[in-house]
Amino acid sequence: MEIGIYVDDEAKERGESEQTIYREGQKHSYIAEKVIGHGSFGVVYKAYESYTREAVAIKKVFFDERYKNRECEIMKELEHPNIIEYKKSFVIDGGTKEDVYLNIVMEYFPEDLKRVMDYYRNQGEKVPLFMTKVFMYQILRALAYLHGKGICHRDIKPSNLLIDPTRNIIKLCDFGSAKKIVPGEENISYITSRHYRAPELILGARYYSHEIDIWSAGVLLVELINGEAPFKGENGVDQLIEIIRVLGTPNRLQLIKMNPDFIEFKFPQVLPISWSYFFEKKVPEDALDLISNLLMYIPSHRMKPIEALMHPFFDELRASTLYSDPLNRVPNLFDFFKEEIELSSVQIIEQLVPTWYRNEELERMQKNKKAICTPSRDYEDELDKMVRDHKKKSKRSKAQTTRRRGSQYELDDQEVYARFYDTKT
Ligand SMILES: Nc1ncnc2c1ncn2[C@@H]1O[C@H](COP(=O)(O)OP(=O)(O)OP(=O)(O)O)[C@@H](O)[C@H]1O
Repeated sequence: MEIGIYVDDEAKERGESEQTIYREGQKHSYIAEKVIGHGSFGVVYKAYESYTREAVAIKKVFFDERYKNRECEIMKELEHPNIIEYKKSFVIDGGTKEDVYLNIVMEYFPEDLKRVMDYYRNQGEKVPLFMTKVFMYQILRALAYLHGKGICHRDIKPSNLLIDPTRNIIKLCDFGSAKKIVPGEENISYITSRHYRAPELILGARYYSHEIDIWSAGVLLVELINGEAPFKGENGVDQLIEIIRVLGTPNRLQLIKMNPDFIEFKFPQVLPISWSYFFEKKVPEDALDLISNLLMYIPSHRMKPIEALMHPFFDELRASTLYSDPLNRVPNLFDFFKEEIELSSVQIIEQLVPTWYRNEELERMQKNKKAICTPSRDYEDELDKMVRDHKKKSKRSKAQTTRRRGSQYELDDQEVYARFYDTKT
């Protein structure tokens, strides 16, 4: 089934219309292979581009021309190894007001965390602790980046975390609930899937912030370790009761911090239980510590994503030996963008990016520099490619690449420092 024909920028420049492209053999259309998701807002297809044969995912949602589609606008802004890549979008107008759809084209990822957890559950097993670390680390990285941009995802849950199992890469998708949070501006509180919903949302808070995503991440961590979400209420109030069963009854201060407008309500008086009693099996101390720092009633007390990344729970992922064996299938966890670490001190960055990785990066940069010191025609193309790649990277790090007269390029010696240290202390 053909989903739609789009006119790409080059075709537009050539003055081609959708019709001419269509007549030219549907060069630029997307062919749907199957439906891969039925969400509350639309349908998601696995499709491929008829010309390049590239596999993509296309999310089709109703479109109202009077408004910008927030999901699409947010996705356009994002570029991160742990966030699904936006490719383009196009509108298909069926002729009537009710028949106008926006198609958001994204990179396709074959698995999601829900299916991975179901797989282990069906085998009567839990996701291995090492994999839990690899996944959680990347989820927290995505959150650090998003929150650094002021964006709150508001629907963190296993089915919105897509996985490439060949490299254990995890990417956040579904920005249909995401929003730029502006302090002092109201937000709706009926948001986030129930089992992952932060207590302040259940209490009806409207001036919440990014910490609601941290709560969901904490729930995910428990679910990965235990095989089941920790709080599984059957409705909003029941959800809060489930939380209270573990964290105890919130005191007055905690209630005010979650929602200052909260109207008095009688809660059952329950004492908190320690997370170590919550799990059936013995769980490492560092995991318990991280969980209790993420799942806190007072939103501002929850660990920030960047702090969570530094937690000893993830120390194992910083060992160089892990990366020398490809069978470990660990993706690069240290290629931080400026937005992720902008507000972090040098000490934090030094802890997040291990010395061995920094040294390797330095070495690599030095090698590149040496290679381009004596330019010859032979590797002109190579140089161009290198500079193009480098520019792409520095678009993220905003480090400087200088082009000299002739064919000589010089990479700024300080680039690697700029990438890691050009931050506020
Ligand atoms: N880029 C993608 N690659 C592969 N699968 C995807 C992709 N994007 C979405 N999906 C699948 O489609 C499902 C629904 O997508 P999405 O969550 O964006 O839609 P939704 O309408 O907001 O759904 P929901 O109401 O469940 O939140 C996802 O859970 C995922 O399984």
